[in-house]
This record gives sequence, structure tokens and C-alpha cells, in this order.
Amino acid sequence: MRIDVLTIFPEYLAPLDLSLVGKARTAGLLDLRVHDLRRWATDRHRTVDDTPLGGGAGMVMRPDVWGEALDEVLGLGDGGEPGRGPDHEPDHEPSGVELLVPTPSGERFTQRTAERLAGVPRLAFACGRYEGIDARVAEHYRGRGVRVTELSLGDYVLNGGEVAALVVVEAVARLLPGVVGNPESLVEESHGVAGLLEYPVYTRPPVWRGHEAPEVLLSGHHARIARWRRDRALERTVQRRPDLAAALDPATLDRHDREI
Ligand SMILES: NC(=S)c1ccno1
Repeated sequence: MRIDVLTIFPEYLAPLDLSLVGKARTAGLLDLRVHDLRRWATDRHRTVDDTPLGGGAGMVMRPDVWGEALDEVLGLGDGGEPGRGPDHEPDHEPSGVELLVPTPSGERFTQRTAERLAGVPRLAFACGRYEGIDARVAEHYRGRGVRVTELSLGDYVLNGGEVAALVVVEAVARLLPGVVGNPESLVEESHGVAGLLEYPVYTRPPVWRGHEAPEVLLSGHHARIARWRRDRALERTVQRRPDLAAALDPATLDRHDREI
């Protein structure tokens, strides 16, 4: 998989050199490239923003700078000809890339989204700052046949898209074959197959500062342990995420029970 990240703060993405994602890059499982958007700015101050049309506070990121940057990074032809409005035919089939734009006004990013994105050959992140990116940028690339997904991590506002890009890259990269040492560990995670939150986990010592680990986990009885874990996961889901509990598919739950 190739991932490109366009940002005015490339150093924000430095954590992607570390840990699992860093190892995946070194192993050639992930080709991740970070680009400084100011490279495509045209004036000596390398300006990337301007005042909002219609007035209002803050600044908006300029479409011309984003257009030059995305044309180059996405490997698309010159999309700048006059009259190439949203109704023209895409100039060619983009190379299987999906453009992701982190924004509080985007669709909710979930584990299902991460699973879908892990199957996309190329991702590109447009990390906005200020009040956001001129809306015509997303419109323009949709018109050129690029899938553009505006994503939100949650109902809160960050200062820019970089932190969200870090989160999405990690959530997606860890699903790529070979990145996580034991693929089994991906199965019983929160928001996994049955849509349940993960059960509580324990390790040695069996008693720690007077707190005993659940006895069943020391029993060696795998069926009982599996049942205990499932029950705790269901309990947690109902207590902490009634929204997820309400959406649980009884058939999946039954199947899960039968497999225990
Ligand atoms: N909630 C998200 S993803 C966001 C991006 C920028 N600000 O908030």
C-alpha cells in the first residue's frame, strides 16, 4: 500500500517512523510519503491560505495550491484547463487512489472504515488547517474520478487534519498483511467481528496489591474462559456503548456463542 500525506506541518507525521508503522515501512509493506504543501505555493511567503469568501473569521486553504499539489502527488494530468467544471468526464481513471480529508464535518471513521481502506491500493490525506480547505478541491477531484472521503474521528475540533491522519494511518496499516506479528490478535479486538467491545485483560501475578485476577482465567478450561470473555465483552458493550449494543446482530451473537 502507498499512502501520501500532504500537510503544512510534515514534522507532525514523524511518529509514523516509529513502532509497527515504522517497521512496516522498513519492511516495504507500506510506502508512506509525507509532502510539505508549501512546496506548491507560488509566492515568496509560500502562502497557502486566504480570507473566506462571504466574510467570517479565520482563513481558508487555497484551491490553487492544493490543486497543484494533488495533481502532482496523485499523478493526475493538468486539471487546470478553463471550463473543466464538475460536469466534465474524468480525464483518466486515477490509479486506484482514494483521497481522505479529515474534517469535523466528515463521515464517522470506524473500524469498518479502516477495514475498507486497508483494501485500497493507494490513499492520500489532505490535511487541512485554519477553517479548512476550499470546498471546490474535493468537488474537483470527485469530478476527475477520484474517490474523495471526508472523514471525522469524532464530534470534536482539532487544529488540523494531521492528528487524524496519524490515527487513520495506524488503524489501517495494522490491518495490512504482515504488519501485526500475530494476526489472531486482530480477531478479538474491540469493534471486531461481533461488534462488541473487548473484554478486560489480565496478566501475572494472579494477585496484585490484593486484587485477584478472575479465577476462571487460571482454570485452564478454554471453553469456560471463552464464555467468560464473551460475557464480559457483552456486559461492557451494554454498559459503555448502548448504541453498539442496540445494533448487535442476534444471528452474529448466536453464531459467536455456538463457536465457543
Ligand atoms: N474531528 C476531526 S477528524 C477533525 C479534523 C480537524 N478538526 O477536527
